[in-house]
Amino acid sequence: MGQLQKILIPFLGLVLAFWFYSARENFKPEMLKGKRVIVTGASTGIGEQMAYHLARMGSHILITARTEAKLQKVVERCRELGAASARYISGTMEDMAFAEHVVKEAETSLGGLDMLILNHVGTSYFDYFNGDVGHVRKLLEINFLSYVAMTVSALPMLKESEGSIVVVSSMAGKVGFPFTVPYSATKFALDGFFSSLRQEFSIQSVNVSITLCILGFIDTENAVRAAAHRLLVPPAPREECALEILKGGALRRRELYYRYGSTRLPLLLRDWAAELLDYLVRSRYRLDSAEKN
Ligand SMILES: NC(=O)C1=CN([C@@H]2O[C@H](COP(=O)(O)OP(=O)(O)OC[C@H]3O[C@@H](n4cnc5c(N)ncnc54)[C@H](OP(=O)(O)O)[C@@H]3O)[C@@H](O)[C@H]2O)C=CC1
Ligand SMILES: CC(C)CCC[C@@H](C)[C@H]1CC[C@H]2[C@@H]3C(=O)C=C4C[C@@H](O)CC[C@]4(C)[C@H]3CC[C@]12C
Repeated sequence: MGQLQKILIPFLGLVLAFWFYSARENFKPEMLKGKRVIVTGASTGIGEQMAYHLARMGSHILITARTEAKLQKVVERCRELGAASARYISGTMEDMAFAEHVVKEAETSLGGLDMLILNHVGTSYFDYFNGDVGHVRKLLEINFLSYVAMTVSALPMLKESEGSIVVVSSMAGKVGFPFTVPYSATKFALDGFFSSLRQEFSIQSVNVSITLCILGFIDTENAVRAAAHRLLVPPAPREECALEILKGGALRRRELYYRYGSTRLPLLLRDWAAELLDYLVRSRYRLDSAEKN
């Protein structure tokens, strides 16, 4: 019996490991070659890096943000890097008609859409909640409602292509962090909307994947400027983050965690030891310097 167990248990382990890994498809850059992709908020930061990765993979890219001069430069670089095509539209996501217009542009200029990457965020502050209700409303429009509007307009094309929606969210959309009150509200809203919609797609056999991306602190210029001096957490590289988001979308994952150690692992505490997680989060903040401001 002892001998049998010595052989059987490792054997079962091997079978399970093989089954688990073989069931998970690996990412290949060819998966995104020739695909028609919209990336919002692509004039800087993670969105800009996603555009460059997509260009190297040979996708058709449509990018958007407000600042035309920056978008022009990103599009030029995408062409140099090998994009199948690259174009931009500038405008603000405060305006739902503009959000819908971007999707229409994909229809007229690309003839359809394979991936909608919702990544833009409006400017907020990294500080104690100041009670400005108007700001919360505006941020909800930019960070949440425009995502809904674009999804609704893009759905017919995405159903046709059996495509993907990639929603860039944050640890602040899963856990309460200090200094991100309005922002966090918009990111929690995304989880509610898109997780619920995913369930309906499953019931209705709509073959459009929804990937919710849960990111920790990333080294984009805006984030570092706003928050680095108040955090004891080092930011992760935006290039790698951008690639992981694209991999998650291409593989039609339900959620993506980047980086794993600072997102997935702390979240394991959330349901069982919420007070402990809250305490650990606060311990990663430089609260004295925050209070001096
Ligand atoms: N960096 C981080 O630490 C983290 C980031 N994330 C998420 O990653 C995503 C990207 O973040 P990051 O790269 O840091 O952001 P950036 O601040 O670098 O980029 C934001 C983008 O959104 C655009 N944008 C801002 N306001 C508007 C508007 N009103 N209408 C249309 N576009 C607008 C900006 O361009 P322009 O100003 O030209 O309009 C820019 O292209 C966001 O969803 C963010 O929540 C999540 C966790 C951590
Ligand atoms: C202690 C841990 C379990 C992990 C800590 C991770 C913390 C520090 C991470 C998780 C989510 C991050 C915020 C974010 O999502 C987006 C932005 C917008 C940007 O313009 C300004 C910075 C800001 C507020 C990030 C600040 C750092 C946060 C709170």
